[in-house]
Amino acid sequence: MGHEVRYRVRGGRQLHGTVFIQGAKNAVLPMIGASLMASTGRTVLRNVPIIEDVRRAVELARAVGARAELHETERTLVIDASSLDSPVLPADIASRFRGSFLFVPALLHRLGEAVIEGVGGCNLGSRNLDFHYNGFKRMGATVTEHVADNGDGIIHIKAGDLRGGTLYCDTPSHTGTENLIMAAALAHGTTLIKNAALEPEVLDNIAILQAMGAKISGGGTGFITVEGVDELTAVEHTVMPDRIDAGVFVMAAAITGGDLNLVGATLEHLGVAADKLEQMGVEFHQQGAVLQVRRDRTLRPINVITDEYPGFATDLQSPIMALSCLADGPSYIYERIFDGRFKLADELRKMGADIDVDGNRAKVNGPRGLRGAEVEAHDLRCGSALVLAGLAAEGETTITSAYYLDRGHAHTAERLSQLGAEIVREAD
Ligand SMILES: CC(=O)N[C@H]1[C@@H](OP(=O)(O)OP(=O)(O)OC[C@H]2O[C@@H](n3ccc(=O)[nH]c3=O)[C@H](O)[C@@H]2O)O[C@H](CO)[C@@H](O)[C@@H]1O
Ligand SMILES: C=C(OP(=O)(O)O)C(=O)O
Repeated sequence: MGHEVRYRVRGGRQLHGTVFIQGAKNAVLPMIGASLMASTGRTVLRNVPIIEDVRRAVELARAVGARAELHETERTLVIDASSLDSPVLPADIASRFRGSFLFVPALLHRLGEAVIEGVGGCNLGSRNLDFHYNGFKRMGATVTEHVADNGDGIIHIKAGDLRGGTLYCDTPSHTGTENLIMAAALAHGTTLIKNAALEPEVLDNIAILQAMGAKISGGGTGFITVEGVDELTAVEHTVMPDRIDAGVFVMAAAITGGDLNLVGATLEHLGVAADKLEQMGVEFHQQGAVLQVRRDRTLRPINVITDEYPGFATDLQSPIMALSCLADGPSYIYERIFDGRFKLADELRKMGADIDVDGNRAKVNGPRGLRGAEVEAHDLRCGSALVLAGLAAEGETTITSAYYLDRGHAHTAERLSQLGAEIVREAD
């Protein structure tokens, strides 16, 4: 990682103004994987979020032989994958972000194999990949694991000729659906994927693949059909806005009692989270591509159950835990997707929160005034929740291990400062 990143936040400022919502992390990463499937031409991705996961994805694309240029000021990524020549996803890059596994279908199709030295992403408890492996196997691939000299497990997937079949996800896995669609796009014959994920980012990834020439139908229904084609061509595509980034800024307005214009945010993309925030006292007004949001009444407590889209997104669960610390009564949170998200409760307690945790259920006993403390971002959403808590706390909050926050949110300090927050990013 190289350096320690910290954010220092001094709380107590209401936020007002206009903020630009970044392009979606969870849409751009599969798109970078998709762009590697085009054997000629240059893919141009616009509205790319300038986050650490994208920087790692660019490094990984180069490691497998692609030419990738990230134009940060223009938020544009140009990828020429004609020179793809290495099937190895090296541990030092691949183990730093989850999206690395989205490179596998391109490597299988273009090079006949993928060697996975590591898969990263937030450490949220058990994060299995069996739906991906089982799907690849049903299409004719072989998956083997061996142990390297240093003790690390290395996965080797050999494609042979991938052929269509009937595939499924036991639960609608986000990246699992994307990987199976990409594997099916260039396979021989027709593939049916049952219990496919419905997330907007999955649909955006289907849109770019269709523009590239893939034949995909049923996106958003849970049953996706893919008719394999012989090749995909490079295209230009604008990445959809990041609904989790939008949700965090909604909660920044809510936790400070402010009002914000979120440029690029779509209320519908928040799914049930929008309804829960309304119940807490947040007012929304969608005006074209701008979402106006404000909170000027007492925050009410809430019940949250995380679920796949359009249910309450697990990535917004940590932020709403921070917000519910200030609510006028007890809030109940049931985390159904990941079993390791509640380390946040320990950090919020350091700031004065009163939270009872029992397995994957939490009771947040509000209202509690928060005070600044030194806290640790254990994962990306833990980081964004602690920034929110810091905005509302009395005194200074220092958030350490904040590389995690930078994995998924672009220019956090700059964007919040422009809205009136006192926040700085430090790296050494
Ligand atoms: C890069 C990316 O898009 N990351 C998102 C993606 O992660 P990711 O795609 O890894 O999340 P999944 O939807 O696959 O995982 C959901 C649940 O299914 C389980 N599972 C998943 C696959 C599998 O093969 N076997 C299995 O058991 C996981 O352990 C987890 O409990 O969706 C998550 C859930 O919305 C988000 O929090 C992440 O931000
Ligand atoms: C879990 C997350 O991301 P990833 O899947 O990339 O680790 C997240 O965005 O909160």
